[in-house]
Amino acid sequence: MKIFSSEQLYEADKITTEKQEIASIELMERAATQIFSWLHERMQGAQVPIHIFCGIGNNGGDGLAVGRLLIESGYNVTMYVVNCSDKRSKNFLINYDRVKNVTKSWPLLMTSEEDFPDIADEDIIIDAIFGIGLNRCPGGWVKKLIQYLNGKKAFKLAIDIPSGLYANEPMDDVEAVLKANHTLTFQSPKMAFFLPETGVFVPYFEVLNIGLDEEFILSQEPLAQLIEKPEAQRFYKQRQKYDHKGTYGHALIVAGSYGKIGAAFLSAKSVLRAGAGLVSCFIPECGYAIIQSSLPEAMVITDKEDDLITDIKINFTPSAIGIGMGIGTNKETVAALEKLLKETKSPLVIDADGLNCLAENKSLLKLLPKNTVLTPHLGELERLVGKWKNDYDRIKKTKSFAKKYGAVMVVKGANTMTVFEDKIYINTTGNPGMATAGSGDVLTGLITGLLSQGYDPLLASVFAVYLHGSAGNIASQEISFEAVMASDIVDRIGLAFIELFAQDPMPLSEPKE
Ligand SMILES: NC(=O)C1=CN([C@@H]2O[C@H](COP(=O)(O)OP(=O)(O)OC[C@H]3O[C@@H](n4cnc5c(N)ncnc54)[C@H](OP(=O)(O)O)[C@@H]3O)[C@@H](O)[C@H]2O)[C@@H](O)CC1
Ligand SMILES: [K+]
Repeated sequence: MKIFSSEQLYEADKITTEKQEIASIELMERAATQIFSWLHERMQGAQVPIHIFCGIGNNGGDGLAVGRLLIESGYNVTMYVVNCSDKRSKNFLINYDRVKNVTKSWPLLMTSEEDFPDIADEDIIIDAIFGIGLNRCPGGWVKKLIQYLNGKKAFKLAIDIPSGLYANEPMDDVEAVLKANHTLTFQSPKMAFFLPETGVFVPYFEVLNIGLDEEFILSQEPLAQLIEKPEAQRFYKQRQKYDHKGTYGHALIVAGSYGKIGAAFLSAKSVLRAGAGLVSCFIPECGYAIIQSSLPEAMVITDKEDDLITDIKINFTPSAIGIGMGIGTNKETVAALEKLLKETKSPLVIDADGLNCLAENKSLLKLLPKNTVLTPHLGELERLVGKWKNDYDRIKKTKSFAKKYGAVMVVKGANTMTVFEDKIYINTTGNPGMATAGSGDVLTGLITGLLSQGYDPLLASVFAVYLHGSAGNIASQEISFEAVMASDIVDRIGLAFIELFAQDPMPLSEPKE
């Protein structure tokens, strides 16, 4: 699914009305009907009081239209006009007028704090104050209204976007955003839904298709591409009958130091679970017996030093290399990394301490072979690209870093984001249970394992992130978020491949569209 900017959505809106020869009020009716159906399906006529707060733009127009449709079906609705300006939009006015066809109770006009209504915990609040047309920070009594609603336990449903958030810009004031329990958004999810600073206001959302012009939508370069199951399915490369283990490559994992040999174990196991033909681990001498006994499928080559990596000597050309997990940032290890960067022709993934070595020795960055995959978490990213002002600034800095060094940047987090050139891919699998020691080592192994099988670096990264999250989801469903360990994720990579093409007999959650 594609993520569009608010500007693109306004354009799509305009083109749709022209091409389908409909008035924009009809598009609003489509949108409102979808919201109504969503509610009706769940409420089945229940007389729970529904409070709809409508701004004076088209988001407010949506709110009024939803209110009218609910009243027509006998629901217990009170509508409020949040009268923050007298410049009401045309479609707001049309829908305001239509309300009188279904009820004698006119929407209540709110102009100050004195108009705030009582709302019980069991009630429902619908937020139609501001949509993607927010153009400044909500202030005065409107901000107080948002805070007042946030203080209520009633279920809050936001139309299109929680009021106070911009679709694709940083928010102004964290105190002036509606904390929606659920958001029903039109046509395309908004960028703000996926970034940590603003995404906290959108814990759950669904996309409602309102039939915007397909041709226009397809022609647009999105702000970002969401990676869900259909996209991930297309990445998968089918194996052929006469393939042999050489077909899937001989990958190398360079990892570990004294006390951190587990990092090598986890990533090497993940390489094999991802489907590589062979894996060799290059580790300090102290890890030899550990890896040989814990992962007999792996081959082991050791450094001359007992407790750290100082010189990576191998006698084969790896099909892919994953380096950095638990290696530390010792001077000799940095020198070993530098030599590898200068000499290798293999596709490369750099993680963890490997990234810290780069951050502490920025001159190494220019040695990065083109299309090297870097997998920083936010702390490592900051050491590489510098401090950022907000999530959008972080994306900008990550993009320019990726471009400057020709790197694929896999920025790990709740919605892991892969950045390459001007493109952004946002992952949708994964859960908080995966915030656990070694989870990143598993991801690096997965990317290395896919690279080893000939997936190109961008595809290997985006696909591995999806599978990693999916394996984490399977693990947490079985044993809880809390109990998930990195080994549980590795051991479910196989199930993640199977899940990719499994037909869900019963969807676990409601479909997004
Ligand atoms: N595009 C589509 O595909 C479709 C879009 N649809 C719907 O339209 C929504 C967008 O509607 P929109 O453009 O009318 O903007 P909206 O969010 O209602 O707000 C603008 C109003 O708020 C005001 N205002 C802004 N900031 C303010 C502030 N801080 N404090 C106070 N006032 C402030 C601003 O006032 P002004 O700047 O003029 O003073 C203006 O009056 C979209 O989210 C979706 O719900 C659907 O119907 C179907 C198809
Ligand atoms: K809203």
